[in-house]
Amino acid sequence: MAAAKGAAVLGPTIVFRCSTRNTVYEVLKARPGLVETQDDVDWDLCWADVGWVRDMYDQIQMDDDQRLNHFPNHYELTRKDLMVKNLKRMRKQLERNDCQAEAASYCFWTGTFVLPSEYGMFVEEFKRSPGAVWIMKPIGRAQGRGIFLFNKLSQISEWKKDHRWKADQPQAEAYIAQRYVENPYLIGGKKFDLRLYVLVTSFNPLTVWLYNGGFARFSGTRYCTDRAALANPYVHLTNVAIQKKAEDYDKEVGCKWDLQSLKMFLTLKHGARAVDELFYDMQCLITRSLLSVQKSIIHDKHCFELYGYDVLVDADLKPWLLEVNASPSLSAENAADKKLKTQLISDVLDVVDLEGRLEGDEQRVGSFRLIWANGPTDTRAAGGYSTFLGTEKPRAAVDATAALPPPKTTRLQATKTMTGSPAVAGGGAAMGKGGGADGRSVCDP
Ligand SMILES: Nc1ncnc2c1ncn2[C@@H]1O[C@H](COP(=O)(O)OP(=O)(O)OP(=O)(O)O)[C@@H](O)[C@H]1O
Repeated sequence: MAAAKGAAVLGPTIVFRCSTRNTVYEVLKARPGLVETQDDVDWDLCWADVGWVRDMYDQIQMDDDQRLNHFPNHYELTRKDLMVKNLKRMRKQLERNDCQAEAASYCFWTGTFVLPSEYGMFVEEFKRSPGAVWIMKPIGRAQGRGIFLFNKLSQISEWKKDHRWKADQPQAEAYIAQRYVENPYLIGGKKFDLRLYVLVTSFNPLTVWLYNGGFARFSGTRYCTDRAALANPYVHLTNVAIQKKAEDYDKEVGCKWDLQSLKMFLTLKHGARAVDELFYDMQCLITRSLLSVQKSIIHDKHCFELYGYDVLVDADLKPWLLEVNASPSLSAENAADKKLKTQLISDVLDVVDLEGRLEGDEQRVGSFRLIWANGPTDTRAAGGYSTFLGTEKPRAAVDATAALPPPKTTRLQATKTMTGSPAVAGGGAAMGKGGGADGRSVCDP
């Protein structure tokens, strides 16, 4: 490894490599003390796409203080079929260990089958609830591509022919068939799902930071359960990539609503306790999903990962995990989106702390809160719910580092290992409940 470059800037220099040209790149470029490199191995921070990590991870040997933005087999959580496989395995393991109550809390995803391999089991389940709606999703694609809804087996026979798959043909493109949540929570008659951000700085010990902000993504067309509308993606799929193709889509208005506004809206309608419980359940769903892959993910102290969680809330205020993204979109759709993502990335960099500013026992950095450090960080007694998710308005996109003490280390000077695992609170304890929270302002979706 060559020494850190940076004669052009004063003070410690951090060399970054970035394979995207979106908001991440802009934040890295604007951050004081950082200089760009195109080099594949000689960097302090590499913000890479998952393809780069797949191709390069085995070829690079990282120094102690180098940081990479993906774990090598992140797909254990971020591929739709593997996520469900790991969740099911965790539930079974808890049942075997006689932890029935905890096992029962692993019920935040709907019935899911991997096709073609589980086609037989899927058909059995399908026949048990005649008329129910299912959603078919290719496991290797994103942005709503290749997704369709169906409620009759005949509706998938044509598609089966097109995809030329049979249960014994493993090379066919894999899909999941998943029970569709038919009663989503509606606002203004429209369906939405939530995008939440979670930063994992270590899988061993599991260290999880939850971002306070996020947003709801709305469909542009009123929701209806009419079977004739099953083929209408503008009704059923809330991906921005789908919704922005609609004729009446307004780019400046977008189809998003910030999490704080949503929380406030729900609180006015259902009261603080019900909404706090919903948001707390979302926080628990996040930690449980991470615990389910903790043993499968290759822990590498150089790696961290910013996950984008997609959660759907139903009419009974129950959250359902749809999927976890390893590369949540960090491109900005409009000014509000830009503000959120700029601040988010800046806060990620503050937690990852290449500058060596943190003491190591922080519970909160920017809008990130440490929610799990080998156990829940909030061990207050049961009796209420507690999550800071969606409690504060996003801060202005300012230089978040201004509030932090000056850097203590540089790449060359660094002595501490950067596992990012600050003080551990109650290893392996059950998730506690306590406290309350609400949002602050309301605007139209
Ligand atoms: N089980 C479900 N019940 C109801 N709606 C669902 C379900 N699964 C997915 N959806 C809807 O379909 C959309 C796309 O699903 P999903 O996020 O799983 O696919 P994707 O193409 O990988 O999207 P992304 O680009 O966000 O990764 C969701 O945003 C949601 O609106």
